[in-house]
Amino acid sequence: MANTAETAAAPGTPVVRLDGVSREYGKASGAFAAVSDLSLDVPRGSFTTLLGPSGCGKTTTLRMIAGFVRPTSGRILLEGADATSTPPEKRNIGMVFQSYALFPHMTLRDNVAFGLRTRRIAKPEVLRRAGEALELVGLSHLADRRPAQLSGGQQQRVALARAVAVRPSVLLLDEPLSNLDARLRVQMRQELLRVQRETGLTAVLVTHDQDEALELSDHLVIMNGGRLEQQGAPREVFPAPANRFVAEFLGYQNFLTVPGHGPVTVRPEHTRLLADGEAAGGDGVLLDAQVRGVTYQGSHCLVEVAAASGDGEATLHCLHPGDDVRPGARVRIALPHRHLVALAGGAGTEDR
Ligand SMILES: Nc1ncnc2c1ncn2[C@@H]1O[C@H](COP(=O)(O)OP(=O)(O)OP(=O)(O)O)[C@@H](O)[C@H]1O
Repeated sequence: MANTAETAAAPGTPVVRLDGVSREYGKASGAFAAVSDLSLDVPRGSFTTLLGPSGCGKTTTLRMIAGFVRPTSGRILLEGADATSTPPEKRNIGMVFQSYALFPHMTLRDNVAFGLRTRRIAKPEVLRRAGEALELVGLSHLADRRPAQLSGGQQQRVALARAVAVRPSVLLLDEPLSNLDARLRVQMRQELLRVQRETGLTAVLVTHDQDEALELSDHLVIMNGGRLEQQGAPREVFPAPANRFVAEFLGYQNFLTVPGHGPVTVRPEHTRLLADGEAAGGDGVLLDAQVRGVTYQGSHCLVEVAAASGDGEATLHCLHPGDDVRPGARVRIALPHRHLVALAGGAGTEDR
């Protein structure tokens, strides 16, 4: 199935641009911002993910792109044109929701064809495109069934086929995998990625699952409290979280202050636990520590220590290749300079 969105926008124009977008709820005196001054570009052909904890404004952002929610301020550009006031049905957008939102009385074919019929496309073309979309998700053989006769994963594939069939400028995915059980969710990630790659569609996914976001996205947007915290390719963002909030959200656990570096984080695999008298070797920071706990994990142990850092005692988690340390032992922890990730602000969200 070839792409897709019939557009006249110049190459390089982001498919979606949010320009200082805010959405407030409530009366002026007690107004609350679900999204605050958010600016971002969704590159053409990208898989962009809005990642953040519950309530951070991801869904509100997606609904503003779709046109279901109007921004209180700022502009939304679609294909380079101001679409802030354009109604949803005029935006050429495909949506997949957490609840599959299929019509129970219609066959799969009719479900997929529905969006095409409302676009005044000729009947043979509607049937051709619906068939093509069902084939893309591997469900052609079930085209005459009704949604109740399908598993959750299959229903979500139909919802995906329906969204793709209209050849949208942008495919919006609102936690599409969160109703599926853990194993299926992981399988469906690859399915989603394959469909996006094969169609060449631009996709925007909302999720609170960092593994899903890292696996799927080529552009990651991390949000917190209605604001953008950091964005970039997963390979840029993961090794260099900008602040403590992003680091914690991506699973970093070691936070400490190191003289000369300020607030930093370091991954457990980048720490080295030195036995009494063992030379550190190489450059780095050395901290005195006491072992609190040891978790055996087969090829290595995860060792929790209380370390003396620049701002008092810090709890650090260290990956240790041996099984030769016990709780209570006095050790030293070596932290190579090149693996210390400097964090802006230090305290993350509490600073706001
Ligand atoms: N229609 C509304 N009226 C009032 N407050 C709202 C409305 N819609 C969203 N909010 C609030 O705005 C904030 C952001 O909500 P949003 O649904 O965008 O977050 P989210 O990151 O998608 O969270 P979740 O992952 O739980 O869906 C929340 O505090 C929510 O309660």
